[in-house]
Amino acid sequence: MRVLVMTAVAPEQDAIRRGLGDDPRFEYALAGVGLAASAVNGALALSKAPYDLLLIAGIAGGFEGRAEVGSIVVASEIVAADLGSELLDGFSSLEELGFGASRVPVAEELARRATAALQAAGLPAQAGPVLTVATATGTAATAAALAARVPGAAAEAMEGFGLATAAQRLGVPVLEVRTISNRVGPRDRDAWRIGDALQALEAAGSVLAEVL
Ligand SMILES: O=C(O)c1cccc(C(=O)CC[C@H]2O[C@@H](n3cnc4c(=O)[nH]cnc43)[C@H](O)[C@@H]2O)c1
Repeated sequence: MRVLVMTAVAPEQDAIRRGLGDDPRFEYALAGVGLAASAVNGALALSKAPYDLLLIAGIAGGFEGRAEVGSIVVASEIVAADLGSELLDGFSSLEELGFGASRVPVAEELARRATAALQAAGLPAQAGPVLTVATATGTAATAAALAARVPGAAAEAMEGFGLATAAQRLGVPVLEVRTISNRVGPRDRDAWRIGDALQALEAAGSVLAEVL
């Protein structure tokens, strides 16, 4: 299986690469931060070779009660959670507005096997929707609104939907694996445990190398 591994930034790439090991099946590219950069860079990178899988990896915020700091989330679906229109009393998604899709499916069976293998290895892993947002959540009110909008929301990050949209357009299956550096909610950058999340990403990579 020829796998393109994309992360937003280089420290995430270094971590997942350490885990996946020196294996020619895995190739790497940077997405940049956010939807626009990741969609463009994803399309460019995926166009260079016939890949069997796009593995989106990186750190993320975890929703309270769903994904604790240091744990691993395997996306069950990738949801552009703030793509739509704010209403006076809520939110309309792209689907509800009639403008297209705000969700990209993942390679379901592979996601199931990856979650099971991570758990079997004793790692704190769970499956759930991974949200893509344009603005990292910074208040309890936004965290609650997103959790209500996407039942079971496990994590939020900023690149999944852009990368997955490029992959879907090019017919490449997608897996998104995130490790949790911080809680989704009131912004407290000093509380982010980036080192722990990068270590978890490395550990996840060493298990994923056996699954992919
Ligand atoms: O400062 C560092 O050493 C460092 C190392 C690795 C990654 C970073 C980042 O800041 C990556 C930004 C990236 O992280 C995702 N992320 C993480 N937490 C959240 C969140 O609560 N809400 C949204 N996104 C989050 C996101 O995908 C960013 O691209 C720094």
